[in-house]
Amino acid sequence: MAVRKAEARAKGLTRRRAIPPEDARKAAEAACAVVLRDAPPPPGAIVAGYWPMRGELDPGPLLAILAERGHPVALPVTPPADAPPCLRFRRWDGNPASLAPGPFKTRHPPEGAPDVQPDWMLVPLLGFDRRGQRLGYGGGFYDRYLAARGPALTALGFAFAVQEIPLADGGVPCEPHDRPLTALVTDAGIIRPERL
Ligand SMILES: Nc1nc2c(c(=O)[nH]1)N(C=O)[C@@H](CNc1ccc(C(=O)N[C@@H](CCC(=O)O)C(=O)O)cc1)CN2
Ligand SMILES: Nc1ncnc2c1ncn2[C@@H]1O[C@H](COP(=O)(O)OP(=O)(O)OP(=O)(O)O)[C@@H](O)[C@H]1O
Repeated sequence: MAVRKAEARAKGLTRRRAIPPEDARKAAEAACAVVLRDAPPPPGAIVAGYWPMRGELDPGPLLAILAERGHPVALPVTPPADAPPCLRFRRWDGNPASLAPGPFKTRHPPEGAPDVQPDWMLVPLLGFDRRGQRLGYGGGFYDRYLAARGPALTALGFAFAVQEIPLADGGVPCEPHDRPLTALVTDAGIIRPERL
């Protein structure tokens, strides 16, 4: 299983890195439009995104629009290696310059920004399938967070369409702790999981 996951991660990363910057920018705009049309957060919901790294689909344009609509916006705070592996979320003012460096080259809102519990979030990933399963970098941070919050949290995978792992190829290699996402949004549209 560890080998299958590592192979699928490497493939996801390679595919993502092959996307030219201009195409990546267009994909982010397309995915943003899909969310606003097909799966916008309910009015007033606290929304969370992520600060993109390693070629991830950029949720920035979407977060800016949601902030304009009055949604409080949050970003994840990755725990240091010597702390429990629990992801937390802090309110973000939308200013990239306000972010502080975190573990694994992440960036997060600074200490002192309020801790919030998002109702709705965009989840980064390396690979996904039509069952709503996702593959992350292997920290298990989102798995734990989604398990702790249960179905009250709307968790939308946010990724390039080329990151899909077809079910015909076996889909995402998954284990009992992997939690399916509510839905997946890509530059090609929304995918509502088929529960197989
Ligand atoms: N943009 C973004 N923010 C995020 C996540 C994410 O996937 N994307 N996370 C999602 O959980 C959390 C951070 N978790 C991460 C875990 C590992 C690596 C990473 O780059 N790992 C390297 C190994 C680094 C090492 O061992 O020193 C790797 O995969 O090669 C990055 C983020 C919270 N913030
Ligand atoms: N709910 C959970 N409770 C305890 N441990 C968990 C839970 N979910 C995942 N883990 C542990 O986290 C580790 C990484 O899991 P996995 O390979 O599925 O990560 P991932 O989904 O790729 O990463 P991430 O969620 O950070 O993006 C595994 O060792 C797994 O046992």
